[in-house]
Amino acid sequence: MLRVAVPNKGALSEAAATMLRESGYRQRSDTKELVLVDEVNSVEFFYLRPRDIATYVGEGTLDCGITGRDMLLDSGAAADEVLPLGFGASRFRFAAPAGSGFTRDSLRGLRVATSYPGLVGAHLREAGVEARLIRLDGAVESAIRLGVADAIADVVETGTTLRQAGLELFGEPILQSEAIVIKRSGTAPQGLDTLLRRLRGVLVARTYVMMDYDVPAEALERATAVTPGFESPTVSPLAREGWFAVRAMVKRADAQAIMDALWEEGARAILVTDISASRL
Ligand SMILES: Nc1ncnc2c1ncn2[C@@H]1O[C@H](COP(=O)(O)OP(=O)(O)OP(=O)(O)O)[C@@H](O)[C@H]1O
Ligand SMILES: O=P(O)(O)OC[C@H]1O[C@H](OP(=O)(O)OP(=O)(O)O)[C@H](O)[C@@H]1O
Ligand SMILES: [Mg+2]
Repeated sequence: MLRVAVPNKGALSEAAATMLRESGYRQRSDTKELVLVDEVNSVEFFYLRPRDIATYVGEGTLDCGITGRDMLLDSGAAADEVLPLGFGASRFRFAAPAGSGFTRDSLRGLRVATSYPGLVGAHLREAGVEARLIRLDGAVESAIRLGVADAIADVVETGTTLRQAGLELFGEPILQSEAIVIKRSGTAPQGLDTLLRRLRGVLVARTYVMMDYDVPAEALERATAVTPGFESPTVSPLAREGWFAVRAMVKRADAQAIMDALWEEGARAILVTDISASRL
C-alpha cells in the first residue's frame, strides 16, 4: 500500500483533499480522523501538520506527501519535489516597517524573525549576509512592532497581513512556493506513478476545456490554426455539405478570446465543456 501524507490543517489542507478526491481517492469526512485507508486504490492517507510532512517522507516512514515547496526547503529533509500541484501559490519575502528603506544587504547584524529559519538562513548565507534569525511559530508580522526583530521573512499571498501590520516588502523574492508532491530522495515507491498520473489528469482537467464548433470548409484551415489542440484537433464532416465539426482542447483562460477569433473566421455553434478527468 502506498503511504501518503496529506496536510491536516492550514492553507493547503482543503485544496489537497479536494484534488485527491477529484483523482478518485477516498478522503476523510471528519477533520479529527488521522488515518484513512482507501482499500480499493491501495493507498493509506496520513493527515499530518504540513511542516512535519517532509520529515516523515525524508525519513522514509511515508512514501510521499503533499506540502509546500517552502516547507520542503526549510526542512532540509532528504526528499525531492516530484510534481507541482498548481494551488497554494505564495511568495516568500522580506518585509520591514514602511519607509525603512531596507535592502537585503542592510540586514547584516540585524534580527530577522521567521518561521522558516532553514530557508532564510540558507538564503542569507548564500548572499553572504550574517544576520540573527529569530524563530517564531506564526503571526511573524507582529514581531517588529513587539520589538523582537528589525525585519521579517514570511509567506505572502495577497499582502493583506503585511499591509495591516504597517510593513512593506523589500529585496528580491526568496522563493515562489506552491503545493507540491514530494518523495524520499533516491526512491521509486510502488504505486506513486499511478497517483502522479491521476493528479496530472486533474491538473489538465482544471487547465483545459473542450471546445466544439462547426465551420465552413473554406475557413477550416484558419480555424484549426486557432485551435491546434493537444496533439491535433478532431475534424469530422457535417451532414450539411461543405461544413465540418471541429473538437479541440484549449486553455480555459484563453477560451473566450479563442471563441471570438473563431466567430470572426465564420465558425458557429461554438460550445465549451468542462473536462472532468483525463490521461494524456
Ligand atoms: N495565505 C496563504 N496563501 C497561500 N499559501 C499559503 C498561505 N499561507 C500559508 N501558505 C502555504 O501553506 C503551506 C502551509 O502553511 P500553513 O500556514 O498552512 O501552515 P502553518 O503556518 O504551519 O500552520 P498554521 O498557520 O495553521 O499554524 C506553506 O507551504 C505555505 O507557503
Ligand atoms: O499575504 P496574505 O494573503 O495576507 O497571506 C499571508 C499570511 O498567511 C499566512 O498566515 P497564517 O494564516 O498561516 O498564520 P501564521 O502566520 O500563524 O502561519 C502567512 O504566514 C502570512 O501571515
Ligand atoms: Mg501559517
